[in-house]
Amino acid sequence: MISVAVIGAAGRMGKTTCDAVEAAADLTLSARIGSGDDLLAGLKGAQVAVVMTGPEGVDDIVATCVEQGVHAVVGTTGWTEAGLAKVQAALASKPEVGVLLAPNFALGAVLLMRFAAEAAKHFESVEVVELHHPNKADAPSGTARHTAQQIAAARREAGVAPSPDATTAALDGARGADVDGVRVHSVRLRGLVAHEEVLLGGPGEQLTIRHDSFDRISFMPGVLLAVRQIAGRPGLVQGLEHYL
Ligand SMILES: NC(=O)C1=CN([C@@H]2O[C@H](COP(=O)(O)OP(=O)(O)OC[C@H]3O[C@@H](n4cnc5c(N)ncnc54)[C@H](OP(=O)(O)O)[C@@H]3O)[C@@H](O)[C@H]2O)C=CC1
Ligand SMILES: O=C(O)C1=N[C@H](C(=O)O)C[C@H](O)C1
Repeated sequence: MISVAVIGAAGRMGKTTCDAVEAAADLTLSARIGSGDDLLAGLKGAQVAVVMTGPEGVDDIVATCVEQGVHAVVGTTGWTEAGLAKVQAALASKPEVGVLLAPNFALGAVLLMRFAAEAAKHFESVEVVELHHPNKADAPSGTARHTAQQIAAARREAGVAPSPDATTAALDGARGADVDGVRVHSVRLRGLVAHEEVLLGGPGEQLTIRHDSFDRISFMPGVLLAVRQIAGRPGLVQGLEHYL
């Protein structure tokens, strides 16, 4: 039995995670931790924490998990370099603890990133569009940043030139954000959950790779897989693809 504390338990992802943990025969939900709760008390007895808070203060939460010897499976996006450094510093004193920062736990999204990185080596142009519900805190999405970074790395390694672009934007933001040289566009629309398209263009053709999460249950197989594996994967890992 693995005992699991969920941090951000009252949120959209937190609630779905608590349900998934409670439904799993090999896991036990040791604590539901919300924003007003005592984190140290909530972590007592937990082997793994699943962190599904917003971006504000998430670095301190994960560093506290590490200091307490609790492995952290983290879905929260919107990480800064300073936040990552704080977690790395905590891990330096507890190298046996595992931290997984996974911008997307849906298997289809992980595969989209892999396929997009492969395809981007063969097309002149590539841009990323992410589409989410309007309550999302951060932009671009963690998934889109991770996708763009993987695309950029694959194109660099293959010696592909930057996507051609002769446009001068008349308004700030008209061409989206620049993530490692890849344009990323963020749509926020009532009715959506989490969606992403990678558009790839070559002379006379286009390839579109799209993933849709219609329900937050799509993230749960990845969350549970990570909870089951993390004790055997010490240190900081970024991306669920490293667990598959
Ligand atoms: N990796 C993945 O596959 C996925 C990641 N996400 C990411 O997960 C995160 C959460 O998303 P979502 O569930 O939609 O957001 P919500 O706003 O619905 O939930 C966040 C929850 O965290 C709580 N919270 C905030 N600060 C703390 C704290 N210090 N301690 C404990 N709880 C806290 C909030 O409580 P309060 O309201 O009281 O502040 C709220 O209940 C986002 O960063 C999102 O991008 C989302 C979907 C999939
Ligand atoms: O906030 C969300 O909803 C989501 N956040 C993650 C992200 O930023 O990529 C994962 C998924 O897209 C849903």
